[in-house]
This record gives sequence, C-alpha cells and structure tokens, in this order.
Amino acid sequence: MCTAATYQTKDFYFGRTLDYEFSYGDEIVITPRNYQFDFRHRESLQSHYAMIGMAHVVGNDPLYYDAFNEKGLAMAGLNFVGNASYYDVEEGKENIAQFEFIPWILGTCATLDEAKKALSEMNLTNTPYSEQFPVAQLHWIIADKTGAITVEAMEDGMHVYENKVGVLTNNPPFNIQMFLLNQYMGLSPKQPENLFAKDIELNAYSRGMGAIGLPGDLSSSSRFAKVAFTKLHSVSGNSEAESVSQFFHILGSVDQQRGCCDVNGKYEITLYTSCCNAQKGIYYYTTYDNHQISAVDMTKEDLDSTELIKYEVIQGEHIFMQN
Ligand SMILES: C[C@H](CCC(=O)NCCS(=O)(=O)O)[C@H]1CC[C@H]2[C@@H]3CC[C@@H]4C[C@H](O)CC[C@]4(C)[C@H]3C[C@H](O)[C@]12C
Repeated sequence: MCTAATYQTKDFYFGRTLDYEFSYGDEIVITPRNYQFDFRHRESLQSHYAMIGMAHVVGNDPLYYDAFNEKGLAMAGLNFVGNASYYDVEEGKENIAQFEFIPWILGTCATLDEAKKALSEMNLTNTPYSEQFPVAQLHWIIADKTGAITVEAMEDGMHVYENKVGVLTNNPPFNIQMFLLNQYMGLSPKQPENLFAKDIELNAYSRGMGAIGLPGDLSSSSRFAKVAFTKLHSVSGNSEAESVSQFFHILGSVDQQRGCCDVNGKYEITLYTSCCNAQKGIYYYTTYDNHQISAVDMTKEDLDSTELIKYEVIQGEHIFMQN
C-alpha cells in the first residue's frame, strides 16, 4: 500500500510512502529539459519541463512512481488493484500509455489547471511497457499549490475528482474513501465533552481522547482517515526544516513496520517516504533502514542537458554518536 499527501506552509510540499514487500530498484532521477521523451502512440517530446522523482530506470527510460516538475506540479501513482482499467488506443485523442502518464503530465503542464485540460484530451492506454513490466494497476494524485485532484481510470471511464483533503491511499475508489470520512466527523484534537450520558460522570482520563476511534490499522481506508486527520490538524513553523520535519511526521502516521502486514510470508513495509519542496526543486527522502533525511536538489544540476541524472537511494542507518 502507499499513502500520498500534500502540505502547505510557506512553500508547497508533496510526498508519498511507498509500501511493498520488495523493491524494484529505485533511483532519484532528474529528467532535464532536453532529454528526449519517446511515446508509444504519439511523437516524441524533444523539450519539456524538467522533473525529479523516484523511478525505476529501464534502459534509458525513467519509469516514475512519483515526481514533480520545475513549475511546482507534482504527481504520484499508487496501487489501485482490481479497480484500475485502461483503454484501447482511440483515434482523435492524445493516447498516453499508463507508464508514460507522469512524464506526459509533468513534462507538458505547468499548473494543475493545465493538467486538468490535458486530462480532458487524453486517453490512458493499456499498452504494457514490456513483457517484464506489464501494466501496473494504479491511480494518481496530481497537485500544485492551488489544490489536488485524483485520477482513476476504471471500467466505467476516467474519473477526475477534486481532492480537497489532499491525500490518497489505495482501494476503494476515491469517492468511497471520501464518503467513509463521514464516520469520523466527531473526532477532534481537543478533549471530548461528555455527550454520551450527562447523568453519568465520565472523565477525560488521558490526553488525546478526542480522536478515539481514529483507526490505527494498515488497511487503505484506515490509512486514508488517519493521514487525513493528521494532515488537516497539522501545525508547523514556516521554515524549511520545520516544514520538512512536520511533513515526515504526517506520513509517519501511516508508516508500515515489518511484521504487521503479512503478504504470504513476506512483509509489506514502508520502503521509502518522500517529501518534495515543489517550489524549491528539492526531493527529500528517508528509507525503511535510513531515517536520516537525504535530499537531491534539482536546481543544482544542468537542467538543459539531454541525459538523465541519477542518484542512488542511500540506505543504512546513519547514527550520530555523541560520545
Ligand atoms: C508496487 C508499487 C505500488 C506499491 C503499493 O501500492 N503496494 C500495495 C499493494 S496493495 O495496495 O495491497 O495492492 C507501484 C507504484 C508505482 C509502480 C511503478 C510505476 C512505473 C512502472 C509502470 C509499469 O507499468 C510497471 C513497472 C513500474 C516500474 C511500476 C512498478 C510498481 O507497480 C510500482 C512501483
């Protein structure tokens, strides 16, 4: 499973957890403006917006999981198994294969509004990348500082939802996730009052009791409610360090620890957590085994280049010994 969230302080932040039982081999990949993006059903893009994100690179193709571009538009793909459905190539539409979706949107759109327009002209095709990499069943969050949308291609058509909460997890479909939030409307970060029965003396014996009932399990709908509550009540200072720190705490509320989610004898864990300062071009991340925040700053690279720029994901705990 995975969780994605947006966050606004003085800058706009965007990130995700990637939870799985194994890694495909990920790298932080910068695609500079003049890297040639080839597409299966349309002509290549010779130049486009530069982007940075987490990708699995096959040959010279960055297969992005999540990324953002130099204009501050961000996008992430999360599992949507059993519900995702893509389409055959359709004449008269911009046919984009599922694995090309992030490069296409981030390469050509500067804002969320432009992304919405691109989506209305687009057909997301079921073209697999290769036999080794068949079509992944995903849905997406696309966001910038003005807001967020969820994109779900399903059997009954492509749904584009306004995502007012600015979070995404996995199943069920987004409209149902939003409906399920109704169950939690009574929860609050404040101490509860006794509305249960006024003739019975009930006391708030602990702090934090206003949110009793907020789920703590790792199912997708539970993580949706948990991370939404955490994000929507989040308070932090405006500085870069305070914002980034707080962002990792928001996604930390749905961290998956090895052992708690058994998938046939293997365990799904939070392989990495990312936090993008979409305005400053910085991709911060931690991994399951490396809690120190590492970062790659896209603006320090030659963004007019034609070649992918790749950084390995740094693993292993870096413990600061004080004596
Ligand atoms: C496994 C991940 C989702 C993790 C998740 O949500 N796990 C919960 C399981 S569950 O919720 O319980 O079901 C997803 C998220 C992004 C994906 C890549 C996107 C690019 C590319 C697309 C190609 O078409 C296929 C290969 C490709 C490299 C993809 C591999 C894999 O599919 C990735 C990593």
